[in-house]
Amino acid sequence: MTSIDVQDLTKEYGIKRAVDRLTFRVGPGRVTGFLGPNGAGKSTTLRLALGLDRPTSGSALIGGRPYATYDEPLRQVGALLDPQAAHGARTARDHLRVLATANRIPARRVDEVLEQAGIAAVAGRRVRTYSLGMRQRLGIAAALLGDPAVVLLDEPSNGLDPEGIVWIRELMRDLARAGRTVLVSSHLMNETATFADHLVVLGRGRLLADTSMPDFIAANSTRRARVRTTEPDRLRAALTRAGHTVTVTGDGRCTVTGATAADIGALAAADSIPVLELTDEQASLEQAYLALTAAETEFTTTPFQEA
Ligand SMILES: Nc1ncnc2c1ncn2[C@@H]1O[C@H](COP(=O)(O)OP(=O)(O)OP(=O)(O)O)[C@@H](O)[C@H]1O
Repeated sequence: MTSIDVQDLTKEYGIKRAVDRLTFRVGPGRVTGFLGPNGAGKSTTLRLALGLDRPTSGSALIGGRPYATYDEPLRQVGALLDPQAAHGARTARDHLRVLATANRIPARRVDEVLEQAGIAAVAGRRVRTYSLGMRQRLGIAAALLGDPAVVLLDEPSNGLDPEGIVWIRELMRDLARAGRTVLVSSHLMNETATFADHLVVLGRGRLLADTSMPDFIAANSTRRARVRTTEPDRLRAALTRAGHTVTVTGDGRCTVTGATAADIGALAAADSIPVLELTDEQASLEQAYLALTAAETEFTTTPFQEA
């Protein structure tokens, strides 16, 4: 079992501190989503972990060692950082063969990963003729080539078609189920919610959260529930007395902020108010993420105003 250990990691580019005393551990057996606004430091952290850049201070170790100290790194760590990395004049099969030879990976793995990534039929074509999605699939095939214990993927669904998005989601879940360590950066919160078990969230180079998905959503959203009753006025009075905020939306339906369905059920029962429907509203990952990162976003848009 292999983990990624980031310890007090700092990276400065001139006066810009891209990563600021970051400490977290990515464990095996689950998919960890790596989130944060543009410029938060995700790619820099991944580059430091892969030895593509040197930290100003601190460390990022994979399996307890710097990536650069592995003789055949693809057998330990598979990474997708830049889908343009493959040489355009080579065919996809040749690109993978070169990587396999350099890492003493059996040649049969080349055909296996081409098949797995869905590009076996175009493996003889030069990479420069590939679409963004095909390059992305080739990058993922390269990451899987050495059957590594640790997989780092930067925006893996970028450019993929809907079938590809389902494929990459299932692939990440399968890798985690098989006990591998999987770290995936993404800007797509609805996507991330479908595959991540755990989240590491950055803002301006610092760690904002390192927690399970359900705990992250619970910690960064307001409790809310919906209820329908035959006596909305009485229920509203009871809930308001208990300190909850109630919005009556008509037809006996109310939205209650600050209360769970269990709280509302107990209050309604105590006052003998009939309840026809009662349910907790689940906040989405996107809502929780936006609430947490609102103050941490370096680049924001202003609403479009018509003249
Ligand atoms: N080579 C570099 N030279 C100077 N500044 C850099 C360099 N690489 C990154 N930065 C700066 O470091 C900060 C973090 O960038 P990074 O690319 O790691 O963020 P990110 O979280 O991956 O962003 P995005 O979501 O937009 O990919 C940014 O302000 C960026 O401009």
